Amino acid sequence: MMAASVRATFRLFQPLRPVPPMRIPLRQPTVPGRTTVARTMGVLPLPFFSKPRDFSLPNSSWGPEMVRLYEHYNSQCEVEREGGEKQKGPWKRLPSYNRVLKYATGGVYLSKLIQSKARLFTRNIKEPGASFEYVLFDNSEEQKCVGILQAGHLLEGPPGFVHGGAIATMIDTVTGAHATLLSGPVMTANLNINYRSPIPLGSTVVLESCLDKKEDKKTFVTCKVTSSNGSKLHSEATALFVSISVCKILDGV
Ligand SMILES: CCCCC/C=C\C/C=C\C/C=C\C/C=C\CCCC(=O)SCCNC(=O)CCNC(=O)[C@H](O)C(C)(C)COP(=O)(O)OP(=O)(O)OC[C@H]1O[C@@H](n2cnc3c(N)ncnc32)[C@H](O)[C@@H]1OP(=O)(O)O
Repeated sequence: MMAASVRATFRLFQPLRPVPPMRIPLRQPTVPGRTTVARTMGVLPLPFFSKPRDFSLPNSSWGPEMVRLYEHYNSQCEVEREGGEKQKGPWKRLPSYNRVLKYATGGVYLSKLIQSKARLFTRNIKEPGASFEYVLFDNSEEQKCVGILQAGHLLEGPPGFVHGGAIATMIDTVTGAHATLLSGPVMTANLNINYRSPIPLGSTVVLESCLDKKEDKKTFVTCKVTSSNGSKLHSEATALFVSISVCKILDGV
């Protein structure tokens, strides 16, 4: 029972795994005064198109740099061949939701209260633009994952700059999603960060996760956080993810 519930939960995290596909054109995002376009994303699993709202689409809080970078990668999610035929591009946008447990069926491992109140840490502030505004894109061919982050006013650490824990959270999010795509279910075993220059609050930065190596259960990735035009290095990190058997962990075996 418990294992079935976790399996159901985990399926929601697996945007690139072979579950029943469905081709759906995305809604046009409504960004007042802007001409942002979310293109047809190609094949994604059914759970992503049921009830949850996707928070990684443009909203009115996104500034010009956030929108520019989103459009840069989004335009490469689908490419047009000669003759006008569309096909999958090198990048894939990863949808993101603010809760997952709600959509898990059955299970006794968490109380109903916790199941109903659980929220993804990076998506739990309702006000658009106040905390983490981000979108992830994956390039499986290049074994790279990119996160574009606009850091809101609730992420302050030193006056006027982003809190180091918030930066670590985003590095963990981008590298964790990347490792999951590369290796299936994983947990962060080690995260090592060098903070090189502070990130101004409200600015947009790019996080680039690259596969370093895979060894049995271990997936090693590196991550760089740079300013939106790439001219300034803010942080660099290495991370180790260890593959887990979700059922084994929750069954306490
Ligand atoms: C309910 C589970 C759900 C899991 C969901 C996971 C991911 C989320 C899904 C989708 C992703 C989407 C978005 C991503 C967003 C955020 C990502 C956040 C991820 C996290 O925020 S996650 C929370 C923080 N994370 C923990 O809370 C981990 C606590 N920890 C443990 O749960 C265990 O510690 C574990 C599982 C890590 C390993 O345990 P284990 O028993 O499976 O493996 P074992 O110990 O045998 O190690 C095997 C080999 O790794 C080497 N090794 C192990 N640890 C090492 C270390 N620290 N440094 C260097 N090497 C290490 C050993 O030396 C050995 O190496 P060798 O084989 O060469 O001997």
